Amino acid sequence: MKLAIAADHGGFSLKESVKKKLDAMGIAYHDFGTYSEESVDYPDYGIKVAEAVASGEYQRGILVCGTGLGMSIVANKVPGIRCALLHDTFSAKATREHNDTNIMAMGARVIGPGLADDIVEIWLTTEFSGGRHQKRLDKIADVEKRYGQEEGVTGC
Ligand SMILES: O=C(CO)[C@H](O)[C@H](O)[C@H](O)COP(=O)(O)O
Repeated sequence: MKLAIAADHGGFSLKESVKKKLDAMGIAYHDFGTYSEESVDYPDYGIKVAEAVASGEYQRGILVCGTGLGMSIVANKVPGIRCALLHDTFSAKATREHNDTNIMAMGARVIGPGLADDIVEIWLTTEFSGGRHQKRLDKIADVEKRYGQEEGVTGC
């Protein structure tokens, strides 16, 4: 699995901690930044990971900001991305089984590194259940198509 990871300044320290967890799990990743605690804008980093995953070059993505909210909002704007904001292990398992999420977001101002490591491990090792859930993902894809460029919706 190739994994893309990014954070803004608020998520920088937790991103560095998550990278150690990925190293321990033997998971290869590319760090799209940011690389310090200097203030940046989370959309600039969320879009890098979302586009890397949507293109198929990377299979999964992890995004971290202060709350995870901004990153998850940005990522979910990109067609083909299903991003879950995760701060508990139950949801980490459920969103893989039910939603087949390809990006997860966390807030470094919400949870600590220990819980973040547990969430990352569960999210990366839980398989999609398929079955009735696939039909629901197909309906999400239909919504994307309804509002996408293909349907002539320009948004301006
Ligand atoms: O996008 C966010 C909230 O939705 C993130 O938490 C950001 O990290 C946060 O907005 C950054 O805030 P700051 O006051 O500029 O550090």
